Amino acid sequence: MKPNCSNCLIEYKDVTLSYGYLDVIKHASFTVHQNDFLNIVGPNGAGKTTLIKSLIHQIKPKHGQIIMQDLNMGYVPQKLTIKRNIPLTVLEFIYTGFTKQRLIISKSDKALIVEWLTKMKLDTSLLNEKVSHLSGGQLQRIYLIRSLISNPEVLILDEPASALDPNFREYFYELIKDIRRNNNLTIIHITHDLTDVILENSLVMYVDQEIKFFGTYIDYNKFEHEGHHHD
Ligand SMILES: Nc1ncnc2c1ncn2[C@@H]1O[C@H](COP(=O)(O)OP(=O)(O)OP(=O)(O)O)[C@@H](O)[C@H]1O
Repeated sequence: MKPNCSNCLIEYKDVTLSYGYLDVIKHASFTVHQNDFLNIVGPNGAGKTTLIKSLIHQIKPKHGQIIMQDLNMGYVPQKLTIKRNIPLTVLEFIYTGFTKQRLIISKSDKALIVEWLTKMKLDTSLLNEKVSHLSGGQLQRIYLIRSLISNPEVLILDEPASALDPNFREYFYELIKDIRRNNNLTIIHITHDLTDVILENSLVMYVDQEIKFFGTYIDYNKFEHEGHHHD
């Protein structure tokens, strides 16, 4: 089903998300439009990751409706779940992010992967390294490449900078802002630190089981000054 709202990609209508009897997100209604940069903030355990899981169909609403266009979505999870014994190389792992895969990786696909490693300031010698041998920060960059390499329409990032050093973190946010500008990318981004990312036209959603605020960053500052504090 297509969203009802004009021009929007995603529409939540009175959505409740639960684990068993525990309602984690209650009565959430909002819309996301193309090229939005939506930052989701809120205390630990507020339901931010659960909300994202519902976007990528890992969890179904107990109540309400989630209506979306047919979207190519890139996703970087909060918990990077590479098991230590997974035998994939960096090249093979990134290749799993391509929308179409062949038995043998073509030269042009490999060249694109090499280009992205350089963009993410990773040595191209890592290409044949096992992903299980990477450091946390290297792994996070590899996940980022995998999520971006198929030119998604929506990029979903769950605390993407948590393992990145401060210099690279700044560079990374500049990079995704550029990609957003050039490719009309829509970004949904969970963070505990808005100062890194904020653009004048960024949106902020403050979640604590319910959506307590949804609006521009400027209005969010007013909301905070009116006596609301987050962690
Ligand atoms: N698979 C699960 N089964 C049962 N309860 C869960 C599950 N995943 C999360 N929860 C619970 O749901 C609530 C919301 O968790 P969630 O991970 O969505 O919060 P969050 O806002 O992303 O937190 P954080 O900022 O700490 O990452 C928490 O109380 C958590 O314990």
